Amino acid sequence: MAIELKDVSFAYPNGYVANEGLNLVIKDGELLSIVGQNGAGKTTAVKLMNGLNKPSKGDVLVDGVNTKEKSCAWISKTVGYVFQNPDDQIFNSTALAEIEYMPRYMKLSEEEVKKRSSRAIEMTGISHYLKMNPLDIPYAIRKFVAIAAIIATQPKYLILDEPTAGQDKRGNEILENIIKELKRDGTGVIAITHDMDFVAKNFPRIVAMAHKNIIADGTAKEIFWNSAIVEESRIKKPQIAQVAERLNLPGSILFREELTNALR
Ligand SMILES: Nc1ncnc2c1ncn2[C@@H]1O[C@H](COP(=O)(O)OP(=O)(O)OP(=O)(O)O)[C@@H](O)[C@H]1O
Repeated sequence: MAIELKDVSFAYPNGYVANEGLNLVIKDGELLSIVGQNGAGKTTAVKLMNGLNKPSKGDVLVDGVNTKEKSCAWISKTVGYVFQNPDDQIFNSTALAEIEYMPRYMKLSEEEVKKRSSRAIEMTGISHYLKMNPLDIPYAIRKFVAIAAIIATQPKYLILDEPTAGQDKRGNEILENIIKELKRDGTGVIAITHDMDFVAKNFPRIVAMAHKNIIADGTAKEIFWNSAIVEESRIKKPQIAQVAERLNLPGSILFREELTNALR
């Protein structure tokens, strides 16, 4: 089972073409990160995966079902999308109501609603904020409310659009644990992020985008140690890789232990 993009192009209503001829297969249970400069078309591409955007050309298949034939609400049960800006997503008056909303909308039993919500709350570490109006919750934590609301729907694939934006070290640690736990459950995670250290550490597969298209698809070492890809997609190498490059060390180093070993 997989999300498949087959020669997909997308134009916004004003005619602007944001994706051109995308081809990509994401198998279930995969951890994949999408990187690339602002405006490369990353958000447009992930919105094609859950039916928020429908292709202008080509087809998107979710576990074999063409997204053109289904509503976004239907596809979202399989492919959950967490908005880049939580304020585009959150609409309930308390964090708890926001998290319980979708499981209830899915007509799950009250016991199941509570079970799923509790787990999502625990994973995202937001138990102290449940009674608050989301608008009064600090932005970084509000992003976790938005993530919890989608985790509670237990999608097979979860898309996180810039989850690291606005997060500190602690926030990133929580995100890493969420990704690990979802991986254990067999949930696929697709994340757009500009934090390349986070990408190298957490995602075995990276897709680099530039000028509306996918320009590379590979492991962290393959992407970050290929200067042509780094330049074209205008990404920064992870910090350790930058140090290794300055020191002219061999071995496509990305992590601290690799750097320490090489220096020894
Ligand atoms: N609703 C819209 N109407 C017209 N053009 C749009 C619309 N939304 C986005 N675009 C344009 O499409 C292009 C791709 O946008 P997209 O948000 O997919 O890029 P991105 O790679 O996710 O960038 P970022 O990292 O800044 O989020 C941009 O040039 C953007 O201005």
